[in-house]
Amino acid sequence: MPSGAPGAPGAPGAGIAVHGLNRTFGDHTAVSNLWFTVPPGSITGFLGPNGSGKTTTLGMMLGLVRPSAGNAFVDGVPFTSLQQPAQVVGAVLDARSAHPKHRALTHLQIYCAAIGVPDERARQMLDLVGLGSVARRRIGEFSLGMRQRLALATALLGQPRYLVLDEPANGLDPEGMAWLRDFLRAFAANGGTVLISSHILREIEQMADRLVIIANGHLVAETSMTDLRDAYRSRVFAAASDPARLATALAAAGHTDAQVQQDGRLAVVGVTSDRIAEIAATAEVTLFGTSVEHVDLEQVYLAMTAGRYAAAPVAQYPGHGAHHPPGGQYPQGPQYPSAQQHPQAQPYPNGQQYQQYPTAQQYPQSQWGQPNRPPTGQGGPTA
Ligand SMILES: Nc1ncnc2c1ncn2[C@@H]1O[C@H](COP(=O)(O)OP(=O)(O)OP(=O)(O)O)[C@@H](O)[C@H]1O
Repeated sequence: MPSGAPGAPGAPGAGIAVHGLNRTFGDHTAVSNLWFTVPPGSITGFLGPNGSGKTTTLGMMLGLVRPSAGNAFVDGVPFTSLQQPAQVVGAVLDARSAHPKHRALTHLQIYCAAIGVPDERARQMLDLVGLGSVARRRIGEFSLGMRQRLALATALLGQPRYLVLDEPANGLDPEGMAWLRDFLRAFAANGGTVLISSHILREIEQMADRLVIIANGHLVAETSMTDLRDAYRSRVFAAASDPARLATALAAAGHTDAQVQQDGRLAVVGVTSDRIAEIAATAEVTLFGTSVEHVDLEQVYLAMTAGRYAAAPVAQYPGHGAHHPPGGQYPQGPQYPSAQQHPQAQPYPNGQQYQQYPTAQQYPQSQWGQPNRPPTGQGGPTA
């Protein structure tokens, strides 16, 4: 039972904890029995396809959307119970919400007054996000990337310990992305806690330590980036004069995950081509060449969130719904379908199971490019 689940002992501690959140809109379930945590000091990526329920979840977390059931806690209490919420949580939910006629500095000064922090904080935060030189420009003239920076500056005014960011990478150019990554890393290194949503893994894989992945409002996976990368590591194929001898030499060097393929090449996991070349030279095995089969984590993520997975109950996957042990200990193993459980796992010629790395063509596109929001003017997230 997750800590804090009904009947479980103990209240949620530091960090963000989502306990069984549900939200329905009419007969549509946007978020269904969602449980996850954002440990203090972490950067947790909140991933899911368009319409999977990310914004609704963040809205419930921040007291902007009323849950149909369940709770969300920040530092052990509901957001709405925080005495000075802006000093605890900074949120960026819609970068386009700032008034286009306002100047950037004025916009921030209005927020300073609203949350009770000194006026000069506005200028400081503009400088911090790199908008100091356009402080007096009207927001309507800003690019989406500049608005994202402005929204972040707004979120930072209260010097919060938590940042909750909904798609902040949207509109950022590569330089802006690199800046955001460095900024969030420094924020987390100083003890801050970040929850950052995106529908594109590539956007956040370089900055997140952990991932919470949802689809159709259900939890699909909660995992560390390290576990995800370890489970889907690239393989190096080595063509050698004596593959068995090379495999023995690799094993002696601690690299035991090497298998001779039907075509005679050795498939090795967890070692670089250069290292294989070194070991081959020492073992006096001639290496004719190597090639690397890269695993695209974005494709793995797409496979996880494609329709057939989205409909599956969370309990089908090991650890889901039972992955919040008390005392802040997080499980080490991957919590998404493992090689054996992955529905696409195929036997390799040597009889062993290995992930069949997904290709773009294999994924149903049903959740992509088909907006399932209500038509414009008929509602949408209340956040
Ligand atoms: N106020 C609302 N009224 C009716 N349906 C809503 C409302 N808000 C959200 N929904 C629906 O709930 C589902 C989840 O929407 P949500 O905006 O939370 O998803 P999302 O993962 O943030 O999507 P995106 O990446 O496109 O922002 C969608 O099907 C959406 O149409």
